[in-house]
Amino acid sequence: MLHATGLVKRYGGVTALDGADLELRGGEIHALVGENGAGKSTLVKILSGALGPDGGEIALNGTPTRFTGPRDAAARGIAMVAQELSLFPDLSVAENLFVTALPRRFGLLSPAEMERRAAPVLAGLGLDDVPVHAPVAGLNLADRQLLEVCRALLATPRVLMLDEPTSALPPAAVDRLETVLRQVAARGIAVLYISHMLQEVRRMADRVSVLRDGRPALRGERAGGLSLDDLVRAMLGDGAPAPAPAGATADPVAGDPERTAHDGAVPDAAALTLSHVTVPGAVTDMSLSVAAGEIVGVAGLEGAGHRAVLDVVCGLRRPASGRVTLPGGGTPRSVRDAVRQGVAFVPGDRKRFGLMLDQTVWENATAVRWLGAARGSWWQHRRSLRARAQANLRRMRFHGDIDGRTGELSGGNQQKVVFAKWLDTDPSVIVLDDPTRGVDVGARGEMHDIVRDLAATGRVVLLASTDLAELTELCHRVVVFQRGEATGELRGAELTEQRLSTAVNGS
Ligand SMILES: Nc1ncnc2c1ncn2[C@@H]1O[C@H](COP(=O)(O)OP(=O)(O)OP(=O)(O)O)[C@@H](O)[C@H]1O
Repeated sequence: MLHATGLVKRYGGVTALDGADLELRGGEIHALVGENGAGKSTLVKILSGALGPDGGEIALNGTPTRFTGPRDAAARGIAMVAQELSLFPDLSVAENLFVTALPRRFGLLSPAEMERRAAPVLAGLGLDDVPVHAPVAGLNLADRQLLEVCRALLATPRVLMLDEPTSALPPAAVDRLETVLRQVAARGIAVLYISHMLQEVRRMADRVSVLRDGRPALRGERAGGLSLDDLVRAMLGDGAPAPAPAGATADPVAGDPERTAHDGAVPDAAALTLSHVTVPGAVTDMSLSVAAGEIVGVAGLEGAGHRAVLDVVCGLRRPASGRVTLPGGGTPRSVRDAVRQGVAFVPGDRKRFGLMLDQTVWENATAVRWLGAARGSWWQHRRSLRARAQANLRRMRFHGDIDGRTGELSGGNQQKVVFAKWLDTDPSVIVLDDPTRGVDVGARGEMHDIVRDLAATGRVVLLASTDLAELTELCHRVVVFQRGEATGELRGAELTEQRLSTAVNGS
């Protein structure tokens, strides 16, 4: 249906695509994978008319084609769900869904018509509870992501492309999306989606293509015939170490009850305590003690209260009652105050907790430390900061230019910068919220090693993740939340993805 051959794209001196091929067929789900910066987003941006190629051919149903822009591609049946969400926060859910084709009756908007058309698609994605006339700004990241998919589906496309649609989704929403994509493909539509979740790719996709450094490393292979190892090797190249991929249980800590149960924690050395903490509407009478050296996970469905634990430790929210005590004995009174007391916060939602996209990579990677820069030795300070940023980023397999603009990085590479920025603060408490969202399998393994090292040197680590595999791989124990209360804890041999999923879903 849509066939690209030999695509070339350069951004100034950077060659993002260097002869990329892709063939999408109606009725199939095709996954596109590759390391951060391999050129995946660039390829789908070209196929959806958002970027013009510097070379190569695109054919739509056998006819050579050149899209003049996204509207042209959309008019010819290409729908795209981009990595960076494009919803208008102040418009309502319904208005966002029809923003390019608002249904009108006698020249007026017809909210009833919008609602009638959107309802079945919203229901299919499990969004039936979302208030359609409320502004999108109030929705969580997962719902916003699904809303983008809903909008694309309402355009009744022939080709549907999604750039990392599952990276912010909890498992239940991934399942719903999978069902919807299967139905879409069954109608003869060609589906392409980009993901770093290799287990999910093998489960969901009919075919897989791999890009490496802008070139094809696998071209539309049948997913059923590929092992995880095959995929990792294709992504990273021969001879590359094969780190534990997302969703795999190859991690040495996972499945080793001895190590999981006893590693890290120094008995009786509670470094972080929450004592009878209540945040109205989020969490009630919550007590938790985390020892120096422990990696403790918090898990739950959206709104279960686990994220409020992160918020009070980072100073994003103040408890109405109860007390949070940091390793130094203080209480976080604001974000700035928490940072000053050694709390680092790595969010997965990099758009909200932003990077300075116009600044260089190394400036972002040292942004927190900059705040404390000594004025006298400015140049020397600058040189040493740049060197630190380089070392931290190299460890995460960052291959880009640290003097380049951060806004020009691929999404996953931006996430590495967020991680490096907080690493650089030499924190005593590290709060991670979906820290490897959008990060490739190689860098994900490195980031996990860094987190383990931080714990092994006496830091306290608190982790929330929509990726249950990440929680089971990294944590010594995971506290499960339901309706604002801690309802259980899994550790050691009990800490498996299956049990966690059961506990989180409340059965
Ligand atoms: N606007 C831009 N200006 C300059 N370079 C860019 C721009 N957009 C992307 N690049 C570069 O092109 C290369 C490919 O980026 P792209 O976003 O396509 O990667 P990706 O495979 O989608 O990565 P990720 O998995 O992190 O999303 C990277 O080296 C990136 O830094």
